[in-house]
Amino acid sequence: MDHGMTGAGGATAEFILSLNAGSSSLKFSLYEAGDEPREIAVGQVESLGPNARFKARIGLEQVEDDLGSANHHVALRAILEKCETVLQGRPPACIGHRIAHGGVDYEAPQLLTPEVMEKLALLEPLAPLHQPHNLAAVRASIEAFPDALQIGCFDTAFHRNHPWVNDTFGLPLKYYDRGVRRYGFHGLSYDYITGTLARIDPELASGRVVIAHLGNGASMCGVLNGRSIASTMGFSALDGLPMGTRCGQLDPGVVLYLMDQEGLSASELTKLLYNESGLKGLSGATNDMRALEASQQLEAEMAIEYYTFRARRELGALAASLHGIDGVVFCGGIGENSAAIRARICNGMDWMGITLDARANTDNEMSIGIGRTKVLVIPTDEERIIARAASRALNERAMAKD
Ligand SMILES: Nc1ncnc2c1ncn2[C@@H]1O[C@H](COP(=O)(O)OP(=O)(O)O)[C@@H](O)[C@H]1O
Ligand SMILES: CC(=O)OP(=O)(O)O
Ligand SMILES: [Mg+2]
Repeated sequence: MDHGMTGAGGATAEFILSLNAGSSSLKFSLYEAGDEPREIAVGQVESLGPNARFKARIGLEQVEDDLGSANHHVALRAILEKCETVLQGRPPACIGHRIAHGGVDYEAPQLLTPEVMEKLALLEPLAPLHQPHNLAAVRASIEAFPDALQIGCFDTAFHRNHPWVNDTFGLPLKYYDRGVRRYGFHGLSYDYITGTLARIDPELASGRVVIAHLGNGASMCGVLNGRSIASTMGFSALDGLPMGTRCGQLDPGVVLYLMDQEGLSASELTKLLYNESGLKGLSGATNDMRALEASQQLEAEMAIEYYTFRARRELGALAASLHGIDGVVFCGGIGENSAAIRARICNGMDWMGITLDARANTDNEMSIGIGRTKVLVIPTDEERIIARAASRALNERAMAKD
């Protein structure tokens, strides 16, 4: 069968597998290694939970499958099985993993040694919807492919050098020194978007841009000349925008009240804030934006109204952090696909130069703004950022052997 693997590397090319465990999905891409890795399969297991679905393009084939009940572990097994048609017994030389939290230590991709894994496990409480799954995927990959390089790429790395005022909370300084900081997440996505922007619109890339990564998890990042200045996400992936099941910005007094007056324990609060809030909590129904948009329920409309209101508010705040704004980029599952949400976020923002071309927006075109502030929709590709790091790691290993 022709799987479209006719690249320069041919049958002897090394494979790279990128794994991106999100809160509602396990995304993957398979590449032939190279300066610019060549994608040969891409897909995801989406809607993890009781009704998970496998959707991928593997070589030239479109593959879809209902998996029934699937967690991240089951999803990884399904991905490896389905990719066997192109791997044909040749294991990937490198598996690159998205790791949500790299803490204060990791600004660059890391070889996932047992020591590094130990440090990353300590950060699990800071990203409970991601880090345990990210690390589980690493362990499962080591088991499946013991000879492959395993490297981790961190969501937090892109933000590591943002200004101190955006790195801190108004707490006694000793907590900052102990790592209680605003880290920011979705860095692989922001890295990909700023890189793409530098290629397609260098002038805008050197200016003041707010990138809105709106997926099941959601954040916005203020970027100046390609570098993170401020992020709506902080210490954990809870802060900022309301998300599929996460609350977003919350007065810490609410947490104290729920503990003191309603007797909620730390684990009950964790469940409430990470799993039962956001779009799901407000609508009382679902975290799936598609379902909310199709719903006739008042609560679904209220959830969308809160979501778009908070996004507009953060857009204004980030523009202030950047001392102005030259462009907005939408990405992530909602940002890339929902014209209605983009329109509602941008509604009334003409004063900031943000005016949408309704037709271009509805048609999901790349450039959808007609005001002085450019508005773009760019499909993000966190897996490619991981694959580039994996390719570099393979090159370094090859050079070390020479
Ligand atoms: N056509 C669409 N319209 C509205 N929302 C969409 C559409 N396609 C996907 N989404 C939403 O995108 C979200 C998932 O985004 P994604 O970036 O894939 O998530 P994750 O955070 O798991 O990586 C879900 O809320 C889903 O409902
Ligand atoms: C950090 C985060 O929220 O990631 P995701 O959007 O993939 O859930
Ligand atoms: Mg994601």
